Amino acid sequence: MIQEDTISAVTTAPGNAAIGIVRISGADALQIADQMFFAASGKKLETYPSHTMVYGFVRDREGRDIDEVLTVYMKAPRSYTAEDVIEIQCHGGMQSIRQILALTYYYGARPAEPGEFTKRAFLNGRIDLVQAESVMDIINSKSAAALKIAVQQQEGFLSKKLKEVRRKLRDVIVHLEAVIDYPEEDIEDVTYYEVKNSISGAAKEVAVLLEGAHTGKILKEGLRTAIIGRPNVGKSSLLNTLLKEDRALVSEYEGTTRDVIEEQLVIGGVPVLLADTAGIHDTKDFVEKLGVERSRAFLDKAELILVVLDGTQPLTSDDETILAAIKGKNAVFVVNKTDLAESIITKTLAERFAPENVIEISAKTKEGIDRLESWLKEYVYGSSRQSDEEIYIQNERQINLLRQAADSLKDAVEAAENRLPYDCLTIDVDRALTLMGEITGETVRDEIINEIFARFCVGK
Ligand SMILES: Nc1nc2c(c(=O)[nH]1)N(C=O)[C@@H](CNc1ccc(C(=O)N[C@@H](CCC(=O)O)C(=O)O)cc1)CN2
Ligand SMILES: Nc1nc2c(ncn2[C@@H]2O[C@H](COP(=O)(O)OP(=O)(O)OP(=O)(O)O)[C@@H](O)[C@H]2O)c(=O)[nH]1
Ligand SMILES: [Mg+2]
Repeated sequence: MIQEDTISAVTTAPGNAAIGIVRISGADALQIADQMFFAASGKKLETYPSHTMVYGFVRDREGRDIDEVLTVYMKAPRSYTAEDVIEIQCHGGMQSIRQILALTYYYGARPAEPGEFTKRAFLNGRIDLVQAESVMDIINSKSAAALKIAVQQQEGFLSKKLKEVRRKLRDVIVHLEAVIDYPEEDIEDVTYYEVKNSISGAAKEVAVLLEGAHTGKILKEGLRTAIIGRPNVGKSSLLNTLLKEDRALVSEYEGTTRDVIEEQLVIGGVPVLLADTAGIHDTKDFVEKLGVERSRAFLDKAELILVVLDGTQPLTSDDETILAAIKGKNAVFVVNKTDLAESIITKTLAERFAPENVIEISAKTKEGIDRLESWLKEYVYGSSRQSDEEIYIQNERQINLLRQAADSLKDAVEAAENRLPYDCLTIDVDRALTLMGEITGETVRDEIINEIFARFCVGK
């Protein structure tokens, strides 16, 4: 499906920079470049091997030099878009880039839409939709771990997995269709048994992918975490210790923190959106009360709560109020100030909650911070799943489709168990196949494709 027109765009960020790149893609790319780029050697671009950098000048319509550049010609189909691609690398000033871009338009290119280069790579079959979406994930990666996942997906790990599962499901359908056409009652038992096993196997692989999605989303977006506790237990001290800087005010007076302080940081490789909040307690002070309301709002919207408690003191009624408020939320109980005295509440907390979720620390001496880091890593990755082969889907669209596919497979397994007619099974399995095909783009509608690429940046 070769696209008709030739497109061009600036692929580098706007603003003054060392180098700027103008990219042209399409059947006319070479002819357009030939009219504006002149190699110092005097030779034409196409006389060089594909992917060679060629030194020369871009000249305007009157033959005046616009800029000294390096140009690369990447011959179809061995290029990013699988079309003829030209990249002109000029000096990174706005004038040079703009004039060169304008010249490409003059000689017949049209402005590329957002994501159109990658869209062409997809439409031309060089990459699938998962790989295309991962391009934006690479650009937007907030942590090394998120980048690693995105690159892994760019390289096709998830696509390969989905392909495998889809092949198995297609085999199931072929099998079912054969027995629908040539029913043999004496092998019915075998058929239901085999088909159920195959579908369950596929469902399990989908379930593993969905488990990884929780990790993937955290690594992509950051784990929304709130530090919650009554006044003076050391919440702000903990924030500062984790940040390794004196970000929040710390004092021996209760109610030091009045407003929520939000910071982004990476803890043990996990990107975290960390909020230090005002101490929650009963107060008459009007402003403090507002702060407490904010703390509660953050408690509600956080995925994870770090409940900070003072290990040198018995649990107070304020502590109890907080412990009640976090019911049903993911929480880790951080017993602080263990440098002062042995904690007198750890045992109680371990009995009331899971002992592995109670961690003794000293925000002051940093003792125990490593345990908090390990806890967090385990929360994000799960205890057994930190291998390099693990696939972590980070993309909301893909996760939604996969969830629906999982539901269909569950229906199919149930249908097999209940020995429903074969074509009921086929319908469920087929639906799962279509949904998974939408993830990779094999069965996706044009509107969805357009929507996806419209979120890209121009030049990508
Ligand atoms: N200058 C430049 N740098 C860049 C890009 C680019 O387009 N231009 N990329 C853009 O995002 C990324 C690299 N991604 C790329 C992916 C595929 C192909 C490509 O030409 N693939 C062909 C040929 C492979 C080969 O020679 O073996 C292919 O897959 O058929 C190029 C870049 C990052 N750096
Ligand atoms: N010895 C010791 N003191 C600590 C530790 N953590 C905090 N503190 C002290 O406890 C007091 C309160 O610390 P903050 O971090 O301001 O407490 P907070 O929970 O943010 O308090 P509010 O903002 O008022 O809710 C300060 O005097 C800190 O120096 C610790 O681990 N050991
Ligand atoms: Mg504070």
